[in-house]
Amino acid sequence: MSRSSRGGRQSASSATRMASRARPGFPVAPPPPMGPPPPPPMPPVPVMYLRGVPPPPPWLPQHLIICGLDPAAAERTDAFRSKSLLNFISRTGVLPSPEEELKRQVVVRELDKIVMGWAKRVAYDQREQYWNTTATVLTFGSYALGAYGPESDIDAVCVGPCIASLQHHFFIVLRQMLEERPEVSDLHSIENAKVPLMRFKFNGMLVDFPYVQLPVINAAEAIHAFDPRLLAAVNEPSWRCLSGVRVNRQIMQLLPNIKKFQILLRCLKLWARKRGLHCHLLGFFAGIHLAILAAFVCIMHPHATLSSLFNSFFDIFSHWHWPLPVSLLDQPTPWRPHCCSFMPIVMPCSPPEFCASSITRSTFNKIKEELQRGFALTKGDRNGDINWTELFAPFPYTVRYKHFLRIVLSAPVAEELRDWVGWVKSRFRNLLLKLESIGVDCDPDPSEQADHSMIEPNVVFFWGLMYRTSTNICIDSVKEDFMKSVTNDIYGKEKCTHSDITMSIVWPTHLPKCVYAHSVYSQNRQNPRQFMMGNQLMNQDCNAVR
Ligand SMILES: Nc1ncnc2c1ncn2[C@@H]1O[C@H](COP(=O)(O)OP(=O)(O)OP(=O)(O)O)[C@@H](O)[C@H]1O
Ligand SMILES: [Mg+2]
Repeated sequence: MSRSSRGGRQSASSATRMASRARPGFPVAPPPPMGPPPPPPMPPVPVMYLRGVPPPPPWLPQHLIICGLDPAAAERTDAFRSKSLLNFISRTGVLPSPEEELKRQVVVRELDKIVMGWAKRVAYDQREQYWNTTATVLTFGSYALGAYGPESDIDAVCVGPCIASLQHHFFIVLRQMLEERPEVSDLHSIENAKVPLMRFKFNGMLVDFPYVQLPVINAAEAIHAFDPRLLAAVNEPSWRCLSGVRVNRQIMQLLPNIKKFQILLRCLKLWARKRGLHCHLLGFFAGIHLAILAAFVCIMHPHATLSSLFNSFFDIFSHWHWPLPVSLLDQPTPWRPHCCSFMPIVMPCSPPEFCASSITRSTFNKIKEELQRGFALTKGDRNGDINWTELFAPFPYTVRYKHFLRIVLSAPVAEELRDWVGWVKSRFRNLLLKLESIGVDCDPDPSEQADHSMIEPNVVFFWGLMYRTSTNICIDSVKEDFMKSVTNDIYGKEKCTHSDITMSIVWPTHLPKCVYAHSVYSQNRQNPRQFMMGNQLMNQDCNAVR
């Protein structure tokens, strides 16, 4: 029996138990020791409970009950909205076709065969018992949650035996074996990351491939048993990788209905991408944040329809008493204010850990604004449908901001540029904090552009700026400060010798037309005058960044 069908038949009492177990408000963490005292922790249940309205029966869409519809009409309206949301997102291409699903399954299967062959070879070379030596591949991330989109990578961990080392056998022997395969392209190793990994394309699909070395010979058999004593014996990077797998499994186990969760998460990812909120390194959501928030809503409302779940997501989190942590389990979590103080989200694993977060004050403000906008747009009126096109409209950067920080990263060849961009992006949070410290709030657009007028390969970022005080900032000193954090270790210094970074303040007229036309167009629907102005801008800036 599938988990979803089990969830569908869950009894009312067990659903209530599950909702109450998942209900926030448990003393998950003590308040942060520094900074202004947080608001007193209140049960962060949907706002209408806070206003004193008694909770409606769990099977009814709450926002429609507030509108005063009778239960039958509320259910009809809700079903209609869910259908129209499904129609909408299937037109956007985020739901994979059976062929796409199969393509990903083939990648994972082939990788599994490759690593098994690799383990045998390592054993043979070392004169170990090769018949007993195994390796395998475990998936995690959005692929394993069944909520990946067309742009998602495949997160797969290579689990190998004690005789296969990371440095030699994984990064040299296995790398060579992968390079020999015609399906593999763009392979590069990221050895000095917190979680060392290989990244490559397999049949054109991006794969992130970290390594976990188990202290046994028969790694495949051992990992499928997931013995906690075995997990305790692995090193720190391996532990991190495996916690991704365990968190995914735990999320799936807590869900009352996996299918609904997967569609909700796909909707949320699409919304976050369109509104410029899906980029962990730029201070916004990572996939894991959205997965846990989506799971929280699904657990709280086990019987809700898709449209109701979507509305509840915005309702709950636009009214949430941040920085009260969001947790799927009622377990105490050690508080670490420096890494996740704005929107703490706890991963359901043992011991519990916070998701890593780069959210800063200004990106937090943008996220809150977008949650409120989402809530306003998904409430709908009594009978009508919800305007999904408006909800998922691309964020209108050129209309919203008068000034932008233009950041150009360049390198002599494409391969070096890829490394350089990855490195600088991992430091971007420092730039956000620096700008905030001199009175400038930022809204970094996660999309990456290219300046075709430059000879060197390059990537260009545009960050919307909001000056809290003076518009007179010295961009050279900002850059100087930021460069210190980019070159503060040996790898940064090395990368910096050939690669470059330039920063300047530009106006909307300097933004590339092709990219920003749609944001102005989407604004037209609400404000025709602004659309006219936007069009003028777009006609002028055609060649600015070409
Ligand atoms: N900020 C983070 N904190 C904790 N774990 C993270 C974080 N970012 C990524 N991870 C781990 O890495 C896994 C894969 O991350 P990834 O960025 O590929 O997100 P994803 O959920 O797979 O979304 P996408 O569809 O964009 O690939 C996550 O499931 C999680 O286990
Ligand atoms: Mg992923």
